[in-house]
Amino acid sequence: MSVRISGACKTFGDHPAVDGVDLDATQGEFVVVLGPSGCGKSTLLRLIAGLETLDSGEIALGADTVSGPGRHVPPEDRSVGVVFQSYALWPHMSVRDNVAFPLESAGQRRGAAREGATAHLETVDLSALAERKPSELSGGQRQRVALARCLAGGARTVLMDEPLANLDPHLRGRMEAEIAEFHRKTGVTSIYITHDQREAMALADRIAVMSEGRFLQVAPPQEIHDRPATAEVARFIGQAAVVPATLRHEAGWHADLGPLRVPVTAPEGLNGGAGQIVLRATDLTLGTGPLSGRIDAAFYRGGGWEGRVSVDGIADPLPVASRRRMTAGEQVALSLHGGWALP
Ligand SMILES: Nc1ncnc2c1ncn2[C@@H]1O[C@H](COP(=O)(O)OP(=O)(O)OP(=O)(O)O)[C@@H](O)[C@H]1O
Repeated sequence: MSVRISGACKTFGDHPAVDGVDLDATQGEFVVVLGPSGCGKSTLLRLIAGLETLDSGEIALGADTVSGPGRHVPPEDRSVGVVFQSYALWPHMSVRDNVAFPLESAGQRRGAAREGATAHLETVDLSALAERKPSELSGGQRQRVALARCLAGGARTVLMDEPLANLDPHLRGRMEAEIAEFHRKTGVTSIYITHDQREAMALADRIAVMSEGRFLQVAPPQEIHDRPATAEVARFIGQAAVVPATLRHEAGWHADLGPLRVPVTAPEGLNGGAGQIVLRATDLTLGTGPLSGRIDAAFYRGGGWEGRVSVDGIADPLPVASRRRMTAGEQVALSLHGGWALP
């Protein structure tokens, strides 16, 4: 089911937790809402689920307006499944009965509900563990039970609130693949919340970058990374320096950076003149070039080194990556061969 949000606002006391959010998620789309702690992600999800009421704006699921002026469809009538960090499974019931529960609640006979549950457990590849209790499962397996229960509840939209936050990094990677597979198999529209940009990049059709109750940019992962709409988005995604520059168009866009001139990509309709450019490690080559800098900090990241280098005349330290060892304090030569001019 499509999810359409227009002008959604929710204030607690005098604090606007969600402050004018618009989103159009199409049927079957996977949208990740990415933002720092406290930016309003969970509140937005609770508004979609119907667990909070809107102050103003509108939310429609498919053709139905479920929240809006004078209208609030209760959560149980929204065909929305919610998966939280804690999976909220019934501890005394078997895995199969946990999944059968929403079917029985909807009036199915026990036998039919258990059959339905078996089919949904197959979808999440848990048939073999159907008779276990939730306490006998790993975090990732419990996660899958929660997803199967969403399907059993007839969810056509699945909302996930940091579902992988409690898992160790290794399991998290595997669960990402499983969630992607679940999404592909079921075709449900998914709205997924996280503060982990790597997770967002891996899963999303589109990422909505959220800050202080607002969406800063809604776009596919690569566009968010390569063509950030604001300095805040650029700094939030990956390692980036945002530096002032004078932008000129002479057979393509260039940025004058004081010590040098760099060809950059730019958004449609850029005016030129004083502006800002975003530089990432992929825009720099270390070891050769006209610039000289000093490595401020360097870390081994498995397979290579990442660090930051200060260059005279450039305000922000620049992110660098190299397969060779980098050491803090080291003097290095470098060249800049690209960048992104902020709109
Ligand atoms: N029921 C409530 N009463 C008062 N303030 C609330 C309530 N729920 C959330 N808030 C406030 O609204 C803001 C947004 O909270 P929300 O839980 O939506 O953020 P979040 O982005 O999901 O954060 P996190 O990633 O830490 O879970 C926070 O400042 C929070 O303190």
